[in-house]
Amino acid sequence: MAPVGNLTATRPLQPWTAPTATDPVAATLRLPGSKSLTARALVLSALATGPSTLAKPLRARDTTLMAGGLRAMGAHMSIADDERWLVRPHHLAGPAHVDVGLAGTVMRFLPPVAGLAEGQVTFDGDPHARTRPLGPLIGALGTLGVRVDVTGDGSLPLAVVGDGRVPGGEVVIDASASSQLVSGLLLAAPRFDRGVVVRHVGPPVPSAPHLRMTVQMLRAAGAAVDDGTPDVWVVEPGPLTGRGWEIEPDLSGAVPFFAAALVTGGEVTLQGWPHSSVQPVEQLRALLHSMGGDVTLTTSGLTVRGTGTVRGIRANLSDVSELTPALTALAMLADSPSVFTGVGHIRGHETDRLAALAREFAGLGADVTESPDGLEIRPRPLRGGVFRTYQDHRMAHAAAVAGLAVPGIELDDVSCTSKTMPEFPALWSGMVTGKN
Ligand SMILES: O=C(O)C1=C[C@@H](OP(=O)(O)O)[C@@H](O)[C@H](O)C1
Ligand SMILES: C=C(OP(=O)(O)O)C(=O)O
Repeated sequence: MAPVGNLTATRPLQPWTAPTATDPVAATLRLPGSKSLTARALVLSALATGPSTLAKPLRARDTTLMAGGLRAMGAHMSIADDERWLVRPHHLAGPAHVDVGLAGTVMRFLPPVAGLAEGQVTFDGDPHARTRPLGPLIGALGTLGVRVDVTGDGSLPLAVVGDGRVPGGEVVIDASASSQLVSGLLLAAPRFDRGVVVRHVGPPVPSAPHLRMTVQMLRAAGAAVDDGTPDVWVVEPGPLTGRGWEIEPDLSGAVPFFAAALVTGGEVTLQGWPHSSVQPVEQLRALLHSMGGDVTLTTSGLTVRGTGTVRGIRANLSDVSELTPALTALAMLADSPSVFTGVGHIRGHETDRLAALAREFAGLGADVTESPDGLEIRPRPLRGGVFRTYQDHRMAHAAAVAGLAVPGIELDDVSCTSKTMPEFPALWSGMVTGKN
């Protein structure tokens, strides 16, 4: 595996003072590829009948762990070139070990793949990964004919003991804790003997756009998928074809930069944005618009302009739950209160994000309350101070956004941004100082 900088769980803490903006930002950025697109493209490529390429993939901790996990099971991965990764499918077999790090994608997408391998594949990750929801996937795999040995309490560590084939069939799952529990089953399902029928029963599945992305990418790889009935997904058995995947820039990673345009009354353009995207750009456009920004797609890219006044909003963030930290920081700097709902499940993300956001912003003087499924924010002046990131890249994004307007916000550790964007601190400082 090509070195990717300091991406291990044992990386030393890297304190960082969030830079304050003295002028409106004016930046044109080329940001790394989407984590979610890269993860899916890697899995589908490893399960295909022929080779695939990924153009402009994301090189970050989560995606190198995904490539490493697939490689451990036998797939051939050439990922030294930043612009183009090559995946050659190969017979999948254990014994193998998959380090999931803290990546939800790796811990939910690869156990179903391991069911297709011959032999034992063990899974474990960072200490906090052991607390992230996995039980419904383990149960579903059992129903579909995959042996999963679990030593913990419905979570990591676990071992999948495969015999090279998965019977598949119908399964009922409560995926309210994470859309990834469904995506993981669907991505491997074309290779199951009978495909899969996944039926969700329970509170709403969050992050619906990520499920649409899974379905679109499966279809692009040649799978027959029916998602016409709400909460039911049918994947027919059949071959997946190798292909060239064009990875779009990461929209979620771009959001803190866009937020900077709103906070400072500046303008940020994300270069290389496609005319048609599988990421939830319309939902983001509506949210940023209601918070006082203007989002346009031009020949130079996706541009966000701000006025310097941020408006508070009331919004259900279920579709874009991973944006909650950056939007919370924006809401802290708004001219009126905000109420965010629909994101109870982010208590099971890299950290309990609702608790962590409430605690850390309260430490800077904020008036914020947690609800079971969201946050209520009543803006008032913040002060500098220590902001703990809990190994969560998006906590670092939130602190960076607030730091634009509040001098002296000291992150205990910014190295957590290596999960999805190792270059975040440099890109961010470059944007604020105008050196991008
Ligand atoms: O499938 C994916 O690529 C993702 C799905 C979402 O997970 P949840 O449904 O757990 O929110 C999202 O938050 C995560 O960052 C990426
Ligand atoms: C929730 C996130 O990641 P994961 O894929 O690890 O769930 C995220 O990136 O915000």
